[in-house]
Amino acid sequence: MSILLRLGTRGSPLALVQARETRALLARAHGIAPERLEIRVIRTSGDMIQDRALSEAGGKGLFTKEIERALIDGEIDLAVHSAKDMPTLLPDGLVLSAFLEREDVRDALIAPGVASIEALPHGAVVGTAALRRQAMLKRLRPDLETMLFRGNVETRLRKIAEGQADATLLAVAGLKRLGMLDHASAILSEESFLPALGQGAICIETRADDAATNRLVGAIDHADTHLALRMERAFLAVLDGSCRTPIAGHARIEGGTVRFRGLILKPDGSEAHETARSGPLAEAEALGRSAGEELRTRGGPGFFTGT
Ligand SMILES: NCc1[nH]cc(CCC(=O)O)c1CC(=O)O
Repeated sequence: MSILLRLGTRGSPLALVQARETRALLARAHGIAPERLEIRVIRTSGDMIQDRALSEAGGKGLFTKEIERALIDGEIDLAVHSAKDMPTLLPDGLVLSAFLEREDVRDALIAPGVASIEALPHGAVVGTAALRRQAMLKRLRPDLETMLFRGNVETRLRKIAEGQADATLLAVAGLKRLGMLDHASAILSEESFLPALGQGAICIETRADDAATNRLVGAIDHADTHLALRMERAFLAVLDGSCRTPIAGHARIEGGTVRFRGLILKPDGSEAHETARSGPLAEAEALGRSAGEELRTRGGPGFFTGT
């Protein structure tokens, strides 16, 4: 049976689940055998860095660069990514052509027997690699210590089981997809712990001029998720000058209205600025940008230099 499309993905267990989900949706939408959709694993520089925070090693593009290279070179027809890991600027000629229906956007606390951030013992050590999580934890609990926690979801869960830290935070979406949500000791409300832009969403990247692939992929696009992600990415693009800035935000569609909250913080949680927007769907991207501009102004020049 001939291969119809080649799907590129990272090789982590979560990335593979996401690639298989994309393959299943495409096969069903077009009534084709899943074997005609080939999954190709591509190793990225992000997968090889274990000892430094990603923000220090070069930021988000680390998980996407090699996959985008394969897409540009025609070795694959589409790339499946976690939207959260996607830089706001894509290489020339590539587009995010579809977003799958979003999973839960919230973060989970993994701390055996502890049901909330408030209930963590004084001075507890929380392992995380995300600046946003570190800053939000410090904001809520300045007494907490944070330590760098790298590796995939399984690795981080193992580190907690071994007692390398008292707690960690992981996206509910990833835990659910891996069938590991039972490791969560609490699910943090969106109100108290605003998620990362793009969290819980899978996006599909293709070549802009590949009309055949774009038509096939268009069939599995989820309109509400797509619009919410366009808004979140417009917000992020305004603020993204430094990937050392903790940024959080979430857009949701309710009927004909889009509602957005966005937040920037200093890495130590000592300062935070939050804003909200709501309006008609047609204005989603413009509202996202205006929210970003407001926070950029309120943060002021010193905010984004890492001081
Ligand atoms: N940065 C790694 C990453 N990228 C996407 C997810 C989870 C799945 C998602 O948010 O869609 C994770 C792990 C985590 O933050 O728990």
